[in-house]
Amino acid sequence: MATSNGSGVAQGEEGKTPPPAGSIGGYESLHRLLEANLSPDLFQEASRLLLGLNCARPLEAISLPDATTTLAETHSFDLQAFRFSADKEFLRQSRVVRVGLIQNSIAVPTTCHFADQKKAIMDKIKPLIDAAGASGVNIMCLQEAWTMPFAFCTREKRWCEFAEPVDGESTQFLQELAQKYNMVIVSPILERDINHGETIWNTAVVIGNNGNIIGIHRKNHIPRVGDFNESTYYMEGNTGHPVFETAYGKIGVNICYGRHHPLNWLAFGLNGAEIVFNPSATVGELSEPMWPIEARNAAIANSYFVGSINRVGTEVFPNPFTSGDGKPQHADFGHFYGSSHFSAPDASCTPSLSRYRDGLIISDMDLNLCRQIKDKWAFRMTARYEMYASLLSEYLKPDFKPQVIVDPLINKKA
Ligand SMILES: NC(=O)NCCC(=O)O
Repeated sequence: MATSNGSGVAQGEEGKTPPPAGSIGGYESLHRLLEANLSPDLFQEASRLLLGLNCARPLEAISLPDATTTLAETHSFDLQAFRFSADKEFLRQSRVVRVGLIQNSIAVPTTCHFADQKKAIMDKIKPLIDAAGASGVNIMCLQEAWTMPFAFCTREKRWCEFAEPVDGESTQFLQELAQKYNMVIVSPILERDINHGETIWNTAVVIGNNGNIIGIHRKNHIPRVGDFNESTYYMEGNTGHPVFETAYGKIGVNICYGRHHPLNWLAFGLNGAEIVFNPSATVGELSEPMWPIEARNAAIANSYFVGSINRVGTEVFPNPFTSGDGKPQHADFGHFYGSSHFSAPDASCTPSLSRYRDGLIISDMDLNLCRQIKDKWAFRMTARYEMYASLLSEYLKPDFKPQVIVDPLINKKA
């Protein structure tokens, strides 16, 4: 990997320093654990099975400018970069875009003044955005509710103070950077909708490469699982499944828990998305086995690229809370396991960023791959949407009866 500053070497072996919290026995990620412990041949085979092949080859790592690698070293964030290729076409030029995902922990304790918390996060991610800018990233996405700790576990309403209007402080901060780097930036925030009674939403603001606000998308599916008490704060979104046609491609944003809903992914695909971002905040115990599967499956099923982002670290809150599961009260959400990565329509995917450090993952992707895969697998043509449309419209009726055919001999003894 040409651009990784993670050594891949386990720390804390032989009773020395303990491994970093959130690491896998000292390793940044499963990929790096395998790389360090398998022979090169076996590692290649394991990678082929885990990451797939792109145009019949292992995914290529790419190198980034010195300005970017220096920022990663100075600010100690994980940095990885890859290239998804597509076949050459006779009648269309390649459509290569460079896309970046940023994952980060909060910057100061949750007991600090709210203004200081927000400012510290902005200061912390600025070098990561600068690193993306220095690498010529065209489209960049941040993590869910990036301006704040993920305080929705607490059910305390005071965290609503972090909500901002769409054109608020964080958007203005990013508009400048979008313009400076000629970059589209997707900014998932807690939104305060001033024109509608100051209601709160979980919203992604899409900022164009000229620094303009192209539009917003509000999270469609609100979790009711574990400590994810988000329904205490905001309602299901009312913006549908917009696809934003940007200077670099058509993008959609499926915010966090929406990734468990295949129809949510489908809807962005039906509206023509070529890249769908999944900015998230999720913890190991709850969802880690699902994480590498759901986004990758969505990329395959919908013939588009997916960029998955998850925050990192353990956020401890001032007052303990309970989860309604009989377990003792606690003051943290658990470990947000990072592991941001890209998935491609041809079933290939990148390795993941660190499980515990801030990080920037960059990938070049030839968007021609989306149509090439549609032509190859014909999922759109074979989808039988009319069959499902009719089932769904029946299902929504109060007198719906599931189509179950009962074995008339079900109770007959053998
Ligand atoms: N932020 C959020 O929706 N998290 C829910 C948990 C999950 O989907 O893994």
